[in-house]
Amino acid sequence: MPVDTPAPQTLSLPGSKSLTARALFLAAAADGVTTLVRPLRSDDTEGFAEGLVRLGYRVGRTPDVWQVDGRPQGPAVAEADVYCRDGATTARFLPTLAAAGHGTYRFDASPQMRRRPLLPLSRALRDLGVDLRHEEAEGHHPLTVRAAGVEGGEVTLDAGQSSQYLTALLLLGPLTRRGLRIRVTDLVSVPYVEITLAMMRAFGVEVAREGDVFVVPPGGYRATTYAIEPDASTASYFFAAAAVTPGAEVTVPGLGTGALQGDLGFVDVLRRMGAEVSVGATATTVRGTGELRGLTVNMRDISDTMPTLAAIAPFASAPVRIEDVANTRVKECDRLEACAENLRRLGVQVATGPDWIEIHPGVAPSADTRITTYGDHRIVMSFAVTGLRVPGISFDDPGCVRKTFPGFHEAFAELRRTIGG
Ligand SMILES: O=C(O)C1=C[C@@H](OP(=O)(O)O)[C@@H](O)[C@H](O)C1
Ligand SMILES: C=C(OP(=O)(O)O)C(=O)O
Repeated sequence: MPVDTPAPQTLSLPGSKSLTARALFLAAAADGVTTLVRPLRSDDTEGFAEGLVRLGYRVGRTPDVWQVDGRPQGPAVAEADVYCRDGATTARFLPTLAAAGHGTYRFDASPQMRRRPLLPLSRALRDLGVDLRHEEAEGHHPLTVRAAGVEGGEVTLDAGQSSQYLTALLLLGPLTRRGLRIRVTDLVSVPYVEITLAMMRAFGVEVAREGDVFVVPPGGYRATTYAIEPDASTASYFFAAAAVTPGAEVTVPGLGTGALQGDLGFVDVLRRMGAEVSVGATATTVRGTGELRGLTVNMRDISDTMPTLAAIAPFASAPVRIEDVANTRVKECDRLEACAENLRRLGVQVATGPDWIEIHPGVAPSADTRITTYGDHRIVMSFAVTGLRVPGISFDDPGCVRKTFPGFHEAFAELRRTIGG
């Protein structure tokens, strides 16, 4: 424990990317005007909103409140060219929304997003009668949807690579004429599907479960006013910062026991490692105790926080093994290899397998270490936490945090000033 215990910090963090993307889809599809309170303003969500505008939706944006005029009949234009930037939610949800309308809609994305897959979703949409064509590589952007509405019925989906395929189909269900029965053969990131179901409920739609089948009724969505929670994946960097700093205490209001986001479960990992954690009704607090134990943890449900854990793992007293995270290889970059490569640069002993990473205690950094980010916001934000304990860390592309948190570096520097490091 340092002589001067740092003052407890209460942080106001930006809104959830996942909730903002879903809220924009639901608002666009609903009957009436929806008001979103405290949406995330970042490259992903601005890109989603711009995409809606290209499809002819009216989206009014002030800093804290966005309003969307819903169009249950689909896009207001017969043709559109939409650029989805780096956002997988944008690139997978918007073509699905467009499929329910009438017109010809082309979707492209950044080189990073072009590399990421969506074939299982494309196949499911085609099975439902949607004319969807990939222009270059099968299962990748760019793609064109020639939309003529969706009749609905039963479809089978493998969501073992990304739950976003299932979320897209669930969101589409109420816009089809007969509703959807989605039979799911495999599924990762289950808590994101729970977010989808809870938010559909807030917009007036109840999805039923019959074993592996999700039953989505037709009938459309009802507009509402929806407040977006702070982003729990973003919070993981600040909680991890507290966990690696003896005596530091970080509280994030707006993320409590009723939070929708599974990534808040990252604090349970920190608790198992030795941090003091309290999840209250309306806020979560993590306090660094000076103890950080190693562990083996399955992160299939919360894989966006895998890099956060990997980046603090060398400070644990025993190895940290993270399992069941194969799909982190098809995110903004191959996150298992990016984490391993950057940890090795810091002198850490690391091994990886198809779906796991094992990190040994101890760092042996040279004077300065430049982290290779691969344009991945989470690599930057995670290794910024490592930087609390290892001097001289810099990034080849620090600005890529704009994807989910443009103000990250300022917010993290402020925390660093107050907790030390
Ligand atoms: O639905 C969502 O909002 C998300 C689902 C997760 O993706 P996968 O289902 O591909 O793991 C997560 O990694 C991503 O950041 C956001
Ligand atoms: C994987 C991520 O984003 P997405 O899949 O929404 O692009 C992420 O934010 O870590």
